[in-house]
This record gives sequence, structure tokens and C-alpha cells, in this order.
Amino acid sequence: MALTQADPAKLAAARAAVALVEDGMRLGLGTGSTASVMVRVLAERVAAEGLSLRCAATSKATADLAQSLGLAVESLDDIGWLDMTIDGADEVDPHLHLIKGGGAAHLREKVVAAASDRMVVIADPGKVVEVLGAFPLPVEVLEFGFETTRKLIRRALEALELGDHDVLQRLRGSDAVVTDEGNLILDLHLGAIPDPVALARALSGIPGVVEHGLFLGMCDLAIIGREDGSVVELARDDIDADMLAQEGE
Ligand SMILES: O=C[C@H](O)[C@H](O)[C@H](O)COP(=O)(O)O
Repeated sequence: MALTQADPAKLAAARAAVALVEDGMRLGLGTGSTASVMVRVLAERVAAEGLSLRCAATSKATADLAQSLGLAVESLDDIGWLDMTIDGADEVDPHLHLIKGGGAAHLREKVVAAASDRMVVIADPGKVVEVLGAFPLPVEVLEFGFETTRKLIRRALEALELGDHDVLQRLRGSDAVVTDEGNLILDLHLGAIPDPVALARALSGIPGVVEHGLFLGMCDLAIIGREDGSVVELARDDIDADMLAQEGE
């Protein structure tokens, strides 16, 4: 897809994020439709300005796209550490907590974000929510003991009084979705997640869960693009400052 056909809100967010890229940076490239617009904008800038970057991709799809556009992609371990990762999200709340994994890439995305000095999220206004959870929470699980893991997740949801919601295997047609790491996805249709920290802790404590799509305290800056091409930025530092101010009141 050419950039001229890209959704204007996604394009605005992508352009603002790519403007933060500096020559010589080690960069993490996210996954999904918004991240792929960003990869195209980045490739354009690299070609125009001759920037020298080292890029790690969060999925095979992103690696293929980046390479097809002439960006050099290396393994995360070869690069070692990243200055910045730019990625999309399925939901962003006012604390910059995220739901990710709508494209089944959240495991690699979390590994890459955790190895980055800075995580920048780009999104359109439809992703901004007051409370996470309208978007079904993706959980990557092992194929081994799949049904047992699903049972343990249901128990954990009940214990948190989030029970009685669908915990559905993600399918494409009638086939199971299999992640880049060879695992399966369960989508938790919760409607609302009042305490994401408690849910994240509970899910991480289940052995068959490889990784859940809650990204808590990882995003440093959210850039929300608008249809008119403008952007709104929300930085974690501002939020921390606001919280400290409220605590002091
Ligand atoms: O697994 C996929 C990722 O977490 C994506 O970044 C997320 O689903 C957002 O994707 P999109 O930009 O296509 O809405």
C-alpha cells in the first residue's frame, strides 16, 4: 500500500514518531497496520536523508516489509540494546497502559520494547480508552496443555471477579492462529479490566501462559494521530508529574 493511500490519522502519528529518529539509532520496529505505515515513512526518510540505522523487527511480517523497502534488519541479540521502539497498540489508557497483540505479535513486541530505552506508541483516536478491556485481551499460550491453560485462565478471572467471560481461541477461518514463536492465542473478552496490574500478575503466574498483551508501564510516549494530520502527544513523564501533584494535594 502506498503512503498516499494510508489512513491519515495513522500517517500523522507515524510521521511524528519517525521525526524522533536520529542518525545512528538502534530502532525497534513494531507490528500491525499502524506500524507498517511507520516502516514505510521511515524507509522514505532513510532513503531521502541517507540515515544509518540498525533495526530489529517484532515479527516476520515487519522484517519482510522493512527489508523489501531497503531497511537493514538485524536480530535483537546482534544489536544488543535499542534506543527506541515505535509500535502500534490496540488500546491506550490515560496511564499509557496498553493492550497489544491484535496481530498476535505481542510476545516479540514485549521482548523488543523491554530492550529499548524508549517505547513510542502510535495510534489513531479510536484506540484511546478510559478503561482497558473492550478490545479482547490476547494471551499467547503453549499448545501443550492448551485446554488446561484455558481452564486456569478462567479460574484466575473468577478469582479476580472477572469470571464468566469468553476465553476464545483465535482462529483464521477454521485454522488456529499460530504465532511467530509457534504458540496459540486465547482472546479474553472481558469488556473492562478495572485492575490491569492484578490481571497481569495473575496471568503471568500461569505456567502455560507465554505472554499476555497487557503492556503496563512500558510506553514512554503515545502519539495519537488525527484525521486532519495533527497529533496529540501524551508522555509518561507528564503523567507521573500529574500523579505526584495529585498525591501532594
Ligand atoms: O500484535 C500486534 C500488535 O500488537 C499491533 O501493534 C496492534 O495489534 C495494533 O495493530 P494495528 O495498528 O493494526 O491496529
